[in-house]
Amino acid sequence: MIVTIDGVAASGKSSVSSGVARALGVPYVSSGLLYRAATLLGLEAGLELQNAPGLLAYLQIHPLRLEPLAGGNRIWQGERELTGELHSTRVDAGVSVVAALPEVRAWVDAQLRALPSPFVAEGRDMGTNVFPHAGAKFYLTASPHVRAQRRAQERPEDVPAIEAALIRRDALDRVQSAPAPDAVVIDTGPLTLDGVIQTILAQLPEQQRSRPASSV
Ligand SMILES: Nc1ncnc2c1ncn2[C@@H]1O[C@H](COP(=O)(O)OP(=O)(O)OP(=O)(O)O)[C@@H](O)[C@H]1O
Ligand SMILES: Nc1ccn([C@@H]2O[C@H](COP(=O)(O)O)[C@@H](O)[C@H]2O)c(=O)n1
Repeated sequence: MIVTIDGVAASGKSSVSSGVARALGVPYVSSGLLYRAATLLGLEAGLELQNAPGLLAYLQIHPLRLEPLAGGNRIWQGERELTGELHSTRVDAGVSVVAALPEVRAWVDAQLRALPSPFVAEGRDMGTNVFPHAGAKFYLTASPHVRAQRRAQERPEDVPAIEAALIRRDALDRVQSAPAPDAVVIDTGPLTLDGVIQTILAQLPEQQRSRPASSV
């Protein structure tokens, strides 16, 4: 079974997906990491981020490998691990431009659809576009201020600067970020991280919840 967890920026998608995946004993798949890695490589190669043919040609010569685990996803270009470089302010600022390119979206979607299930998939369009037949779909929200306060624990910028950047990214991502009609929408604002994870687990079909946890 595939479980999709979509939502706005910094709504808790990866933390929640990791917790749900651990409880189910399956990996989770971070689609955003592929967009982030394409952005980082485009910036490093000095490419215009709107240059889809240039970016795709570069990615074909230097392919990326996503390693989906329950505890956290890792992404590699050959022997080089990119994971730790993907959550910078520079990548945050450019990634929505890259993610708006239909050719890049098709490249990401093909990689995701090639992965063996079961898994938890998180992103923006997992439930609407990439895995429309997923067995359970969730969509996380929270106010920009709450999200900025949480993110400020992880970044050097202050809350107003983070909040402004989140609002900008939400606006740029709006097209691909609508919840699926059959998704359960969860406002994570009043909930703890574990509260969100338990809310999702409680809504999964019984046979899915009782899977034994493995070492993924
Ligand atoms: N319900 C919650 N209560 C408190 N903190 C939370 C909650 N959910 C997530 N967080 C914290 O908020 C921060 C952002 O969460 P996370 O990185 O999982 O979001 P995301 O949606 O994957 O972000 P992005 O869209 O930028 O990749 C993390 O520090 C995480 O621990
Ligand atoms: N399914 C997705 C996932 C991500 N994006 C774009 O990537 C950016 C980074 O994603 P995070 O999940 O790490 O925030 C995001 O801002 C989108 O531009 C996407 O379009 N579709």
